Formats: sequence, structure tokens, C-alpha cells
Amino acid sequence: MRAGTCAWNCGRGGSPLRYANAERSMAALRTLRFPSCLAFCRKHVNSITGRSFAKCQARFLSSVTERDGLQVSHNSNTGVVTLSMNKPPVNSLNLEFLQSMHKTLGEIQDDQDCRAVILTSGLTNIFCAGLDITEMYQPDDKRLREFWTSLQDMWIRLYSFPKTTMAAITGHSPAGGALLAMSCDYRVMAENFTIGLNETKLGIVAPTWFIDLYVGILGQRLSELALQTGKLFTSEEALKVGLVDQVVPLNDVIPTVEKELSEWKIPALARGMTKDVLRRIYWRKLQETQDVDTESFVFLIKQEKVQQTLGLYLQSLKNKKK
Ligand SMILES: CCCCCC/C=C\CC(=O)SCCNC(=O)CCNC(=O)[C@H](O)C(C)(C)COP(=O)(O)OP(=O)(O)OC[C@H]1O[C@@H](n2cnc3c(N)ncnc32)[C@H](O)[C@@H]1OP(=O)(O)O
Repeated sequence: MRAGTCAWNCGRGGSPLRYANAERSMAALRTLRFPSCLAFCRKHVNSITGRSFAKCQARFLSSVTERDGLQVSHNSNTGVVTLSMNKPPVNSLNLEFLQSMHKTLGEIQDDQDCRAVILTSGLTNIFCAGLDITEMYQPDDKRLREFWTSLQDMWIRLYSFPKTTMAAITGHSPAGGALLAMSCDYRVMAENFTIGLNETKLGIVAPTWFIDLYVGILGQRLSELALQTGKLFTSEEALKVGLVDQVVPLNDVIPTVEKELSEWKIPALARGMTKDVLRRIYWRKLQETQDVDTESFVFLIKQEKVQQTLGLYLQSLKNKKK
């Protein structure tokens, strides 16, 4: 955009009004320098493009990038980044996906224009199916270690994220999927799905740092029952026990999160420091014992009994279709 002309190309400030370019030129909104032209342009955009001003504005105020199974859309009007998991069929967390999430969260953390993140899914009916079971079944030793370290790193980054994080849980969210949601500051879930730590059903054990989160949210007694039985809570049950903060119809999940975010008008430093005080004991505990945690994971996963049960569980997922 030429300095001295209206960002909307409305003609004020020197350049001629170019109706045909009006919609395109709204991209310049990001560097809006003549806010007084807004009302004028609003009128013209409506009559020129036939699209609503709000729609055009939302489109051009957002930048969307897609990479390695993640879609990142940045709304520069609100400062909210929507991080959408988009790895069919079920957003299972494999090594590469975990690395991609870790890297992307790092970039969002450094983005000065971002004040909050919505973590959601681009897939129908699934938020995240948890860890990719194929990473743990008949694994390669080196990759297994790398996989677990990537999960630890990603979790530490998400859980200690200084900006506000909200989970828009638009589908099922077992085990590692529940961990993602629980690591956010607020959770809105769609009706009629399930969430919870069901590890025992797969013959595996949720690590201490998963359990710590559960106990923090559900309390000791309920966690004992739910963890031992590998319970998956329905959305409605999850709301009752406080595992999620709101349950709404599917189409209302994102708008509800956006509304909630707009109501969190809290001074960023105070909110961020408070979160840090509450959470650092947990992520630091893992950070200080990452190697031991990895070795204990590898040891357990390689047990013959664990491998057998994982194999059967994988098979039962595949047999579902038959
Ligand atoms: C011992 C040391 C400590 C270990 C600590 C581990 C910590 C966390 C563990 C985990 O997160 S383990 C993963 C737990 N997840 C689950 O139990 C979910 C399993 N999946 C489902 O229940 C269902 O797939 C679903 C998510 C409810 C979706 O159902 P839908 O009917 O829509 O889709 P499916 O037909 O069942 O699945 C499609 C396709 O995806 C494969 N798949 C599903 N989940 C996983 C997964 N977690 N990992 C790898 N692959 C998965 C499924 O087998 C199907 O494959 P194909 O048959 O199409 O090849």
C-alpha cells in the first residue's frame, strides 16, 4: 500500500476509488492507516461486492497457513490464533505430528500479535484420538524414545503456554486427546462425544504427569475410579465432574469459545503469571525427570504383555468396520 492513501482504496488520501479492487484492497486492513475511511468503505464494499462487510472483513483480517497436519488461522482483529488439527483419519499423535505441534506452538508463542489460542480439530467427530498406537506397537527403539520425548516437549510447551489457551472440543477426545484439552485454560465441548484417560483399557498406564492433571481437575477419589476403569466420560458427564467447562451443540462450540475469550479481558501479565505460579510445579517436575520418564515409558511399552494388549486393541479398532 502506498503511504498516504486509504488502506481501503476508497479514494480518500489521493488514490482514485476503484470499485473492482475494493474487496481485494481490504487485505490492506492489517496496516490500516485511515480508520476514518471505514464507514465510507463499509457502504461501498456492500454495494460493490454484494457480500456482507463483516464477511469480507473477517476474511481479510485472517491469515491462514496449513502445514504438517495443522491449520493456523490468525485473526488480527481479535489477536486470536485458531490452531486446528487436521491429520486424518483421527488426529492421532505420531512423532512428526507432535514435532509439528511443538514447533507451531513455539511460533505462536513468539507472535507478538497473538493474545490467545483456540485449539480445535478440522476433522468430523474427532478432536484427537490420542497417541498414535502404531508408534507404540512393535516399535523401533530409537523412534520410540524420540516419540516420547516429542510428546513431553510438546506438552511442556502447551501446558506452560503464557497466552490464554482454550480447547474447542468438537469430537471424541480419549487419552492423549484428553491431555491436550486438559492442558488448555478453558474447555468447551460439543454434545454427544467422549473424553477421558482410558489407558488401562489398552493395557497401558497413564504417566504421572497425565494423572496429576486429572487429579487436579477431578480430585483424588474420582480420578482413582476413572483411571483404574479407563472411563471415557460423555460430554454431559464431563461437564458434571468439571472435566470441561461448557457443553454446547457442535455448531456452537467455536462461537462459544470466541465469546468466552472476548470476555477474558484480564491484564495479560497478571493472568500469565498467575497461570505460571499454578502450573510450573507440574511441568518443571517433568522437565527435571524427562530422561527417567522416557526410560520408564520404553521399559513398560516393551513388556510382552503390553505389546499383546496393544496389538489386540489395534485389531479391535480395525475390526470395527467389518
Ligand atoms: C505404558 C507406558 C505409558 C503409555 C502412556 C500412554 C499415554 C497415552 C496413550 C494414548 O493416547 S493411547 C491412544 C488412546 N486412544 C484411543 O483409545 C482411541 C482409539 N480410537 C477410537 O476409539 C476411535 O478410533 C475414535 C477416535 C472414537 C474414532 O472412531 P471412528 O469410528 O471415527 O474411526 P475408526 O474407524 O475407529 O478409526 C479410523 C482409523 O484410525 C485408526 N485409529 C484410531 N485411533 C487410533 C490411534 N489412537 N492410533 C492409531 N490409529 C488409530 C483406526 O485403527 C482406523 O484405522 P484403519 O482401520 O482405517 O486403518
